Amino acid sequence: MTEGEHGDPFGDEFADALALANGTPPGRRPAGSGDRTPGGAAPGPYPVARAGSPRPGDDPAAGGTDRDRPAGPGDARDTAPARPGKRSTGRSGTPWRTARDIAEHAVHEPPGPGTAALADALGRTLAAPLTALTDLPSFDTSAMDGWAVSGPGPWRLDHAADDTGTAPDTGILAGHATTAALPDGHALPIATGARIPAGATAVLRSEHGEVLELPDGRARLYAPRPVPPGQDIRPRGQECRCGDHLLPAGTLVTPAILGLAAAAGYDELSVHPRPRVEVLVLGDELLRSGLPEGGRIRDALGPMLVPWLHALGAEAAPLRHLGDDADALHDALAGSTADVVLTTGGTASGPVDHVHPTLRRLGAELLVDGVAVRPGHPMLLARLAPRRHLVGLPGNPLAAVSGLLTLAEPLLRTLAARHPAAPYRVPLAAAVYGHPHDTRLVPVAYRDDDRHGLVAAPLHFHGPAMLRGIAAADAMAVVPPGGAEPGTEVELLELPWPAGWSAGWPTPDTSYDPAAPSGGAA
Ligand SMILES: Nc1nc2c(c(=O)[nH]1)N[C@H]1C(S)=C(S)[C@@H](COP(=O)(O)OP(=O)(O)OC[C@H]3O[C@@H](n4cnc5c(N)ncnc54)[C@H](O)[C@@H]3O)O[C@H]1N2
Ligand code: MOO
Repeated sequence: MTEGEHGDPFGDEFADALALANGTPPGRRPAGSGDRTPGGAAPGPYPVARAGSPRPGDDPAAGGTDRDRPAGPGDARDTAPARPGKRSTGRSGTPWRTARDIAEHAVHEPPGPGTAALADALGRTLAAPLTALTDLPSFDTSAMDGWAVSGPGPWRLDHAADDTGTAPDTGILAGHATTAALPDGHALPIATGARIPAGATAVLRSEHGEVLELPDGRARLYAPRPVPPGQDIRPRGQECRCGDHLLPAGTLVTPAILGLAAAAGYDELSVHPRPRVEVLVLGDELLRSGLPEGGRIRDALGPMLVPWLHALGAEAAPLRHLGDDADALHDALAGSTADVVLTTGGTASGPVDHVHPTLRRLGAELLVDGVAVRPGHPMLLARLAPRRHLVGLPGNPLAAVSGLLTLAEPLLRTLAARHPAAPYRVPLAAAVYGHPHDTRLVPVAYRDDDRHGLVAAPLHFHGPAMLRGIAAADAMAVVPPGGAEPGTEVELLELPWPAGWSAGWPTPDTSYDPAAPSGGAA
């Protein structure tokens, strides 16, 4: 990929638009902001804090105001543990990695395992090793359509006398079995998957043999080349023997594993239960359908969170919209039996931000109260009761995604007994500016680059209130304090859908041409 294909994902047009939105004349960016293009990451401290001009792609709430200025000397932001009871002000917070660690270890072990029918085991974790209940294949099997032959050719061609007597002319079919042994010098038609008769030494493929009718009415089968013994026979137990260890406990059940388990004789599996999650969407301003109007906006989190939770292996109760009603929130939390309650919004200190007061009212234990991550720093994790937790996601939609990945994912992973994804790092296709102290999570799309191979292209529209970037993303890049230059390998947080989701799509910042016949760039 060339630089020109994507341009600067944090390009000046965004700076201009957002500078205007923030009341700053466009084009008057602070010193150092001009070298954000590939080859020159913005050096030094967080430019917004320096000059009051937000970075393009963010909105002004992204951290450009006084509340987000870097803390002064002596601030314990990077080392301070969670301080239960202390409200997040935007100036401190549990370090991002520590917060993930706390969430991962908030419960010591997953709930006890149970059994689930195969269809219900998908996405759950094996609680016991998968051990073959049969040999695979369970009998010597023909790998091809053709003839079962005994000894060297030519062969006298027989009709099959199968155990059902239903298909003598078609030979031995899959699912049938022969009763008679095949004598030396004889052959029988056989289908792929059929059981090899006793006495057969090989299978001759249909396209490799020639049948000649003899004057006496009998038929002979000829092969142009000798047929080695065992050819095109899958021997019993080739894949596994009964009792063989196929997969360890702790394996995530995928569609392929359901197939293997069925082949190996399972009707049900020993798996860990899915964590049960309840999602409470807070905010009087939220509409559940139609267009935004009268200062009210659509709920973007409800439709997103439930399927996302499913992808994380959780079971979600029907979504509840509670408005900004403190008593309704209290009653919902007091009455919930879910392993995890996710709230959206209400985590900050506005007049109707009821999450903290309600947690105090319930006597909940705050394990994480604010995280040093952008966006999403007001996120929180609380223990409502032993083994029942609440993750408070900030209301801004990308901040909520950040909270989901930072706190909910590790907690649900432990509850579901899933293993963490293998950490992987990919070079950045372009510079990403950094916060001076906090980690940033930035949506990226995978691209193929001539020099680096797979690269992560940072996406526009990564402001805390925006979902356009994450909707086009393959992953979230973990950008360390201070930012990262092009080519820097950054850790990526996987999204729970296939990597390469966007592969082959037009580059997200490719301009959309509504006049094109397809309705846009193909
Ligand atoms: N004085 C301070 N104010 C704020 C701070 C702060 O540190 N001090 N932090 C800011 C940050 S950062 C964020 S993020 C938000 C978090 O606010 P809340 O969690 O209390 O969320 P709300 O105020 O309810 O909503 C924020 C924003 O998001 C919109 N929203 C809420 N829910 C949804 C939804 N389901 N779908 C779409 N949009 C939603 C809501 O309308 C607001 O615009 O606080 C800052 N303030
Ligand atoms: O602005 Mo907040 O950072 O969206 O979490």
